[in-house]
Amino acid sequence: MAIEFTKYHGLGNDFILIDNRSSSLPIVTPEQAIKLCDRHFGIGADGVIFALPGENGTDYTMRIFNSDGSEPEMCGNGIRCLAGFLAELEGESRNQDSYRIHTLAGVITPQILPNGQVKVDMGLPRLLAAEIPTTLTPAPEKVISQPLEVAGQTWEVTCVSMGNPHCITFVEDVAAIELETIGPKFEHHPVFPQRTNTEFIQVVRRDYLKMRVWERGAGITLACGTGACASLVAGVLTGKCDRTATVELPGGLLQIEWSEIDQRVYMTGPAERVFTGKLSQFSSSNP
Ligand SMILES: N[C@@H](CCC[C@H](N)C(=O)O)C(=O)O
Repeated sequence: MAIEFTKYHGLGNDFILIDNRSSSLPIVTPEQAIKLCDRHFGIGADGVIFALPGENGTDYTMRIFNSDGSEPEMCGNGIRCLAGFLAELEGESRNQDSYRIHTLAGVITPQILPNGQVKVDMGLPRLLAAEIPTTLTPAPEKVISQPLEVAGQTWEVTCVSMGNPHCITFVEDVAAIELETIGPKFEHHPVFPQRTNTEFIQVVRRDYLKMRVWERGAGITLACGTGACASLVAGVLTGKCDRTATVELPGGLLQIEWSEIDQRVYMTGPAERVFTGKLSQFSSSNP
């Protein structure tokens, strides 16, 4: 059986998108996803995203496998790409510019703007230790500016869940961080029972942050949407930034707002289609 795919990226955070609307189970296994994401022996991507039928009254369901085959609850750049992919799949019959998407992090709503950018209602940030989850602070406390020993150094970290876990550290200079060495040590630190995404943030101005990220299950990526949202929330909680800011990532810029009105986080950024292809002689997990 041949499986068609479309490659998209959001600021260089790249994904293989698969039309999975005729089945409620992903047609690719986590093991197959690892192979497809391989940049030398596969297509190359940070993850594989499936467009599945909606659940609980939503328009569609998104599931995603990281490049290591693990399944995260949410992906910010990925859901913008999914919105572009769904618009493409619906073609002439498309009668809406926003979609209610069921994810493991709840219902998330991306909206395609007239300029082609996608604005996403990312929902409410979760701040309690048990919601991250982390054992760093006893539940039900929030984890704000807490010391954490990693690689023989004490880091001051703030933890935020956007459905998936994020551990944020504010630093003087993001370029000086040895991400490849320190990233995995944060990801696998015993205080994070479900591992963690790790963001290093340099506050350039109260409305402009520079970010580098080590993603759980994917390593260094050029951008992380949930990470940018979590970092802005961490910046507000620690008094370092405004509720609306531009986040500069190696792959480009995201606009993030933590609304004072509804307390939800909004993310705006691009979703770019790269190419389509066909996986021939591919044995589907769910024929
Ligand atoms: N790149 C994503 C996040 C993808 C999931 C992450 N690796 C995890 O395991 O939580 C984004 O843009 O949010």
